Amino acid sequence: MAVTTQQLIDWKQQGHQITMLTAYEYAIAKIIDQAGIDIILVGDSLAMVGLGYETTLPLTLEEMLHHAKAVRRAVVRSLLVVDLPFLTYQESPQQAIHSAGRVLKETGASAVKLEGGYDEMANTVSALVKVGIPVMGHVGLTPQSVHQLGGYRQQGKTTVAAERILSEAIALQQAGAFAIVLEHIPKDLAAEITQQLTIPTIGIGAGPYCDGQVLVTSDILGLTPWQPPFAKKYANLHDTITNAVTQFCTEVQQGKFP
Ligand SMILES: Nc1nc(=O)c2c([nH]1)NC[C@@H]1CN(c3ccc(C(=O)N[C@@H](CCC(=O)O)C(=O)O)cc3)CN21
Ligand SMILES: CC(C)C(=O)C(=O)O
Ligand SMILES: [Mg+2]
Repeated sequence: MAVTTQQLIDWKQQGHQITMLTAYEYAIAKIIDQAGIDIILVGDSLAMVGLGYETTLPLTLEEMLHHAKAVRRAVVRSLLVVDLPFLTYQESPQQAIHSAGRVLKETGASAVKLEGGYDEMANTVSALVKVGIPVMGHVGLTPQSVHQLGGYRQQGKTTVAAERILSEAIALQQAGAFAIVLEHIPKDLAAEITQQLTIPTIGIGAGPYCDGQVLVTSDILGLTPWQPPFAKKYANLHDTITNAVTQFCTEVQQGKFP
């Protein structure tokens, strides 16, 4: 049966851990969906991981729609969530409705994710929820603000910063978000937020006391030479692919294949 946003809230109450991974195209999305992951995120990390940009900022809505459509064709069971790219939702609630509406209409995804929980963003989330668009929040390290944050550093280290992240998470829940990603914050802060909220928290670099965990798929597969400090490598596709390609070259050059 397909995963729903209501199912996630039930799982939090039952203490059943939620799993989420990213996908940007058909083949990987098919494998992840069939392996039984609960949520597939077409993350704007696509910009860095799939398109070779330095940050997530250059990604356009058109590029995101193109990739999300490919992922949608693969997904049967997982809940499909799509990141709204930088500056496709921050201008106004109207801009957010227009962009998120296009995502749901044109890709068939079930929900969008956006970054930030300050007052204006909570207001935007509530505008989206009012028109029937499910929203996942994202607080802590918000990569679309990398230039303001001064790098991909852990957030919420001081009491003031921690209080602010907690209040953003509460504001997002009150605005009607169905779940919240907590990125790169201390584990005790993530535990506190998880305990205070009735909606599920999904952590990335936020310790074990969340209602679920998310990582970037190419990081767990070891596809890229670099991973963030909190990622875990469950495979080494970089070496697997290098070996396969090298063998192919050698066999062709030596007349052994075909
Ligand atoms: N492949 C990939 N995986 C990710 O998890 C990911 C992306 N890309 N791109 C978008 C953001 C960026 N993320 C990152 C990137 C780097 C660090 C990192 O290296 N942090 C170090 C150094 C921070 C610094 O001082 O600049 C740390 O110790 O916190 C953390 C999260 C997480 N997201
Ligand atoms: C890492 C997750 C949470 C994300 O936002 C992304 O992949 O863009
Ligand atoms: Mg993202």
